Formats: sequence, C-alpha cells, structure tokens
Amino acid sequence: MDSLTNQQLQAGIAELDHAIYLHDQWYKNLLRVLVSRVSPEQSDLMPDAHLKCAFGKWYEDHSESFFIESQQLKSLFEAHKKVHSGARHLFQRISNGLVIPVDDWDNFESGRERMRREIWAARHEFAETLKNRDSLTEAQTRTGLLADLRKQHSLVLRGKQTYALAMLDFDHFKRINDSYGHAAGDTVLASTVQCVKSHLRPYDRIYRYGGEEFIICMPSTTLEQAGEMMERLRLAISEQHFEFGDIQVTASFGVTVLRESQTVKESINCADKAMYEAKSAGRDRVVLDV
Ligand SMILES: Nc1nc2c(ncn2[C@@H]2O[C@H](COP(=O)(O)OP(=O)(O)OP(=O)(O)O)[C@@H](O)[C@H]2O)c(=O)[nH]1
Repeated sequence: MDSLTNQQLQAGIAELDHAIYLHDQWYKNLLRVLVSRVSPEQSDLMPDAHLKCAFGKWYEDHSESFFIESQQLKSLFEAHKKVHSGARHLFQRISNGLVIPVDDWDNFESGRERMRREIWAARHEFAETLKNRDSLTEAQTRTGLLADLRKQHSLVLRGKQTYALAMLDFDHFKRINDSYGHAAGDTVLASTVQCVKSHLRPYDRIYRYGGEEFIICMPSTTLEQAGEMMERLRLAISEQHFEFGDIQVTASFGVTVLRESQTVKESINCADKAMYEAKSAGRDRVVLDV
C-alpha cells in the first residue's frame, strides 16, 4: 500500500464502493431467480462465474495494477470466488427441480457474510493508509511514528535487528517561500518527498515530522549503510529541477540507530542533534551520530 499515491488510494476506495454496489445488485438477482424460479444468467452457471460478474471484472481489470499489492484484496477475491461457486450450486439444484437443503443455503450465506467482512476490511485498509498520509507531501503523518518505532525498538532490544533513522531538514527553506511564494515551497516539499520515496527500499518509510522536517526510517540497516543511503539522497535532492526558478534545493541530514541503551525519543533527539551539526557545519551534508 505504501507505494500507492493518495489519488490512487482515493480512487481505490471509490471503485471498491462501486464494486460493492454492483455485487449487491447481483445478489438481488440471485434471490429473484431462487424465489421466482426465473432462469439464471448463463454466466452464473459457468465455473469461472466469479470472473464474469461486475465485481470479478473490476478485480481482473486491476489485477495487474496497484490493487494486487493488497493482501486484503487477495483474500476478498478468494471469498468472492467461493460465493459464486456456492451460488452456482444453488442454481444447479433449482434448474434440476431440486429443493435447496437448509445447510446449503446457510453455507452460501456464511460465505457471503465472509465476503462482506473482507470487503470492509479491504476498504478499511485503503482508508487507514490514506488517513495516515500527509495530504501535501504524501509522507506518513507523525501520528503513528512513535508507535511504529517502539515496535522496531523492541526487536532491537531482542537483538533481532539494527534499525536506522535519519532526520532530514531543508536548508534555508524560508528563502524559497520568500523568493518564489508559498505554493512554490509546497511544490518543493511534495516533489522532494517523491524523490526520497523513489530512492527508498519498499520497507523504508518517510514521515513528516514538522513543517519542512522529515524522519526516514530504515529497518535492517546499520548506521554506516544509512549514512551511504542518505548521502545518495542528499545528492538526488540537490539535483532536482523546478519550473518556477533556477534554484538548488538542499537538505541537511542527521543519522542515528535505535540503541538498546536509549528510548525511541532519545534516538530521535540524537538524529535531531546530528542534523543540527550538519547545519552548523555548512548545511547540505550528512552527519552520523557515532
Ligand atoms: N511552503 C511551505 N512552507 C512551509 C511549510 N511548512 C513549513 N514551512 C516553512 O518552512 C520555513 C522553515 O524556516 P526555518 O525554520 O527558519 O528554517 P530554514 O529557513 O529552512 O533555515 P535552516 O533550517 O536554518 O536551514 C518557514 O518559513 C515555514 O513557513 C509548508 O507546508 N509549506
């Protein structure tokens, strides 16, 4: 989910809502067939009926794209498939003039209930990801930062991993706002976060910690490795081009690791202190908290 943009997540929620509506329409038709004994749709009798209904088509259309990233959508797909195979069984009995045993109906309904739960879980996953995203930069908001870091810290305490974090602060950002306007400053923030994300590994995260201050979290990373990563980031940030003016945007970095002897808040302070050392030493540089 982390690689999806806010726009993709919003579109995902809207499309999921529409898919739910379409599946409810399909269910109404199923009841109509069973109660009034009208003929079912031919497509509902096929072994791949789950791919023929509107929801299945929607899923197929997105299977190659970003939606497939979600584990929740995968289990929704499986639940949906079971609902259709249950429905096929019911239709076949009706077509053969047989009654539907109550157990078969209960089975079908509990499958449908499971599918509804999966739908809401998938929707929740999209909405939660969106809720914890900063709307301007699409970095994570700092809401979950401490909780996330504490979880990682407990793994550090058990000797299971090394975990690095870096404080990134833009240099002379006020000048950008003052010279080119606040909107240009916003553009710089948003495109720099995209630039950072494109350099991070899938499991790294960037949080917006303050106005133009960000924290980059890097699991399974030593201080030296994090330093090298931030050095590459520093260069990439300074090589960005902006339409509104011929400026060079730079940032200062302070890098540390979660240590057994320190609390998470103390580690953040260490990264902050290292970042201020980078500022004092002339900015546009990476300082390690050794
Ligand atoms: N455009 C824009 N500006 C922001 C945002 N958040 C914070 N800022 C600006 O960031 C600037 C930060 O200024 P300072 O804290 O003085 O730091 P600086 O100018 O980057 O200087 P140094 O950190 O010392 O290099 C302020 O002018 C804030 O208004 C934002 O969301 N958008």
